[in-house]
Amino acid sequence: MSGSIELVQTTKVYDQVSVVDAINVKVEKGSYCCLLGPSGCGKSTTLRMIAGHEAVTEGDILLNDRNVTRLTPRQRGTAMMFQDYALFPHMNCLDNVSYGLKVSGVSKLVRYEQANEMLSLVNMAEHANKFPGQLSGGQQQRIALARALICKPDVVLLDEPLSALDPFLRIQMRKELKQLQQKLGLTFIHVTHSQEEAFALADQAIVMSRGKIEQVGSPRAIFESPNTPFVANFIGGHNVLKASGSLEFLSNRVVNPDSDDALLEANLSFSVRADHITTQPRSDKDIVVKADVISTEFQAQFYLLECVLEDGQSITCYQPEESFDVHLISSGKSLYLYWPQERINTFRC
Ligand SMILES: Nc1ncnc2c1ncn2[C@@H]1O[C@H](COP(=O)(O)OP(=O)(O)OP(=O)(O)O)[C@@H](O)[C@H]1O
Repeated sequence: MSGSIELVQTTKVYDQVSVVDAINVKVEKGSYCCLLGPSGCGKSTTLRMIAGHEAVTEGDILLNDRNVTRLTPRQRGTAMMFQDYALFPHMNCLDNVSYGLKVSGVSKLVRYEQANEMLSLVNMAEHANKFPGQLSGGQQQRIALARALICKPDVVLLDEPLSALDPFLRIQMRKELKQLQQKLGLTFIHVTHSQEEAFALADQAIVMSRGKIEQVGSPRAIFESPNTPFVANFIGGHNVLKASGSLEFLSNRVVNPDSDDALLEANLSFSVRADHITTQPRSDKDIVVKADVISTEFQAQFYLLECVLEDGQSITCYQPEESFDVHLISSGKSLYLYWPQERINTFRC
């Protein structure tokens, strides 16, 4: 069975500091949720509180609307997969995977039968008798996952599960994680500091900073319209600019007539995606601003241009590879940058 998780004013205080500060969020059952944020923002502490490995200082944790805040990890219906996999080195794969059933008193025959099923599920059946030291990083991860799944959890909690793998394997394994989650229909909550990983996997991403939630939504919704300057900077691909100096002419402009809060106030920040800025106008209604090129970087399908406005604000944009002309665009040259007014994102918080 799959489970929903709800955090209600959930708080963790260490040494009088709230490292998780009264957060409220609901993760729907059967969804793939990624907890995303920079190092030290409180993601692992949040995950450990959901798992029951860390006591909650204040607030509650609900699993399928049942308050599990004071229950032990085994009473909750969650299973955790650790960053270093935490496999027992002296046990073979079959014993590692069946360990959770052994401590629950399940007979050897039954637990081996179920462990073999789990090993087949993660494509590791032929490695049942091997020890962790004889496995690759990706194989160890599959065993750790099988071990987490064997107790039929409602929610699977994964703490940086891909961080020990090389970049190629990381991409391979993240596909496998997603496929498995979809096949089993379980709720997965996955901690990562990688925006790329979260965006590739998540139905719902939760962006955290300094113990608080900055934004919750689908990766696409977050990328389309980041709520705060922090989110825009952290997810990348966005310019955070001020409607002052070189962009003073934008202040007090209504940037999106369909929205009430879309007046661009003087001196306040806004964001515009790097891929929405061009070096050629697409319409005579485009915003236009003069900039100096600081550097250009070839990134296969496009060039990344780093520029500076006359007032010193930095701005980046992508130039399609086929239209990049090194004689016109190189460091030290001046050019005009354009973007449609409706592409301006005003921050909600
Ligand atoms: N046992 C502890 N005692 C005191 N402070 C702690 C303890 N565990 C974590 N912290 C602090 O709580 C804050 C949040 O830590 P946490 O591990 O949740 O962050 P994180 O976002 O998962 O970071 P990372 O990506 O580096 O693992 C950090 O400032 C950390 O130093």
